[in-house]
Amino acid sequence: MSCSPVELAQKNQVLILTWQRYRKAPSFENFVEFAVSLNAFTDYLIDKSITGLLHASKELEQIALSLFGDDSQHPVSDMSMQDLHDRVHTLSKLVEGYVHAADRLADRCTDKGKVGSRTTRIVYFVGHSPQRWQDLLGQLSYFGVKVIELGWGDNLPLDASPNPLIIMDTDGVSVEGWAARIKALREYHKLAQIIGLSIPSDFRLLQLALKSGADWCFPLGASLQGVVAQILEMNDPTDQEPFRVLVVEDSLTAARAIQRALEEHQIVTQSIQDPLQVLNALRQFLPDLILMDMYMPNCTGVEAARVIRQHNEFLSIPIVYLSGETDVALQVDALRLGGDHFLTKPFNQVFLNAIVKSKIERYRTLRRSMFHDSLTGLLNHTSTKTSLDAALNQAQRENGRLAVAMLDIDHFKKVNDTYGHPVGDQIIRSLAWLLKQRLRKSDIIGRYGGEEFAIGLVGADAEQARQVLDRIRGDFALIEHPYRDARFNITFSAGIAAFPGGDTVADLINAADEALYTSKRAGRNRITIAAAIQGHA
Ligand SMILES: Nc1nc2c(ncn2[C@@H]2O[C@H](COP(=O)(O)OP(=O)(O)OP(=O)(O)O)[C@@H](O)[C@H]2O)c(=O)[nH]1
Repeated sequence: MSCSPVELAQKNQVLILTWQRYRKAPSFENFVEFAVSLNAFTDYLIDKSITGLLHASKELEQIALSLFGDDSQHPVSDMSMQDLHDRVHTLSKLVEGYVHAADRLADRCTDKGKVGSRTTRIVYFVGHSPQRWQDLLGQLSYFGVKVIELGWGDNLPLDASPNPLIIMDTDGVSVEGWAARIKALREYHKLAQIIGLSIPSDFRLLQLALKSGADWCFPLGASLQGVVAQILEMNDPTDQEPFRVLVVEDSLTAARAIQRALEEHQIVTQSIQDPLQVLNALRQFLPDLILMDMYMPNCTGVEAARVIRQHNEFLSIPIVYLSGETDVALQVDALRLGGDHFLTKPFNQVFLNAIVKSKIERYRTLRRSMFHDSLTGLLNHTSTKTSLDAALNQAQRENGRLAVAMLDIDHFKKVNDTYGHPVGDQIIRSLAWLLKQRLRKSDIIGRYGGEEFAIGLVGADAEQARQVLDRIRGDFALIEHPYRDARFNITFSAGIAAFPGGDTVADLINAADEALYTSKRAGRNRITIAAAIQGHA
């Protein structure tokens, strides 16, 4: 999460201003402006995973959208006006609370910038029997999460973070009891993230838990690792690159209006008037989606879409047509010929944004699955190599440094043979989490093969990399992996090579691999710097 309280406050200010404008002059146009800024604000909270604020913002958004209507429905009734006003006020108070926590949040963020730095997050556990969850609490501690146990009715300490993560075990409590407790926690800690444990897997009860204010629920008997994964994910939402949209539209005025609408939602745009330029623009701008006018002088939108789909690299990029056309048969035809959606002009800005974002999210998920490993979410073999190539090129251009490490879990065959493949998979995931938690965002972490990982530490020399990885090695060896009633420990070995020293990624990987095998031969659970690199240094 890139924490920017200043940015959050600015966005909230825009929302308040558009609301005040509507209150002064309650026209339909001013309501559209307010709804658009509210929608942009909600999207921002989703992007940054600011769950607590999101509840209030989404609720307000739902009410505003239900009052959208048209010219004839504005101004809204006095009662709706007052309700909206109160909600905008409540939301801005919550944002203030969040912004006041700026220092603590900023500390968390800057920490990530240091080589091998770690973050610590406090989690509150509310429940009758924390001893039942000792494995969960123990596992979390290995990943930089400190757990504070509270009794069922206890309040959070006064110095608790304004956006605490609360895990609540509902086992042994009546439905009314846990629903009321979730409600009370949500009421007092509007910015909290709340996870409910032992919630029966029943539609009505899940609905009740979510409605009462839980963000996530796990049923009785949920796998420990699933819960750990969810908590770690809520702790570290990944930063997203801004969405990019190419607008193909012959009318400059129409293109500008679309670009303005999208840019309000932090979407980066570029427009071209001539569809014959579309292939060049796709290669240079690398958009996530194309908004295509249906009727242009030299070529129709459908013809342009067909040309685009002739190219393998653009086969899956979403294309959304924009047109005044209301002929359903023609729209169906256009979609069949390579489009993903059809928006008719004049379009509702909130709807345009929602369509564009949902299409891009699906497209990005698809691309992520092409470049990432499904077990760990880390880069896969091919994209690890591509990323290392790019990092090495940059280090060579800028006289920088790059350390490459190969890691391999020790005696992994024995783990599989003794505890079974699923437990083996879980060990691979644990190491992936630990690496993600300890290394910087700019570092490259890939699953190179079965139980082998390749890492690129950008800006680090071999010795710095050794120190960082040695701390991770020591901590990984301490993790107690639960198996039935017992626990066991696992280690890994690593080898490191660095630039300057090796001049191609293949050289660096080979040298790091040789050093890894030196570690293995020397008894495992250790890290070796490649001899050639030592010589070079
Ligand atoms: N559970 C699980 N096992 C895997 C996966 N990929 C590879 N393996 C197993 O990892 C084991 C690797 O074993 P080896 O290469 O012989 O080495 P090792 O037992 O780790 O011993 P050393 O590396 O010498 O310490 C094999 O049994 C593979 O089947 C995976 O995705 N999940």
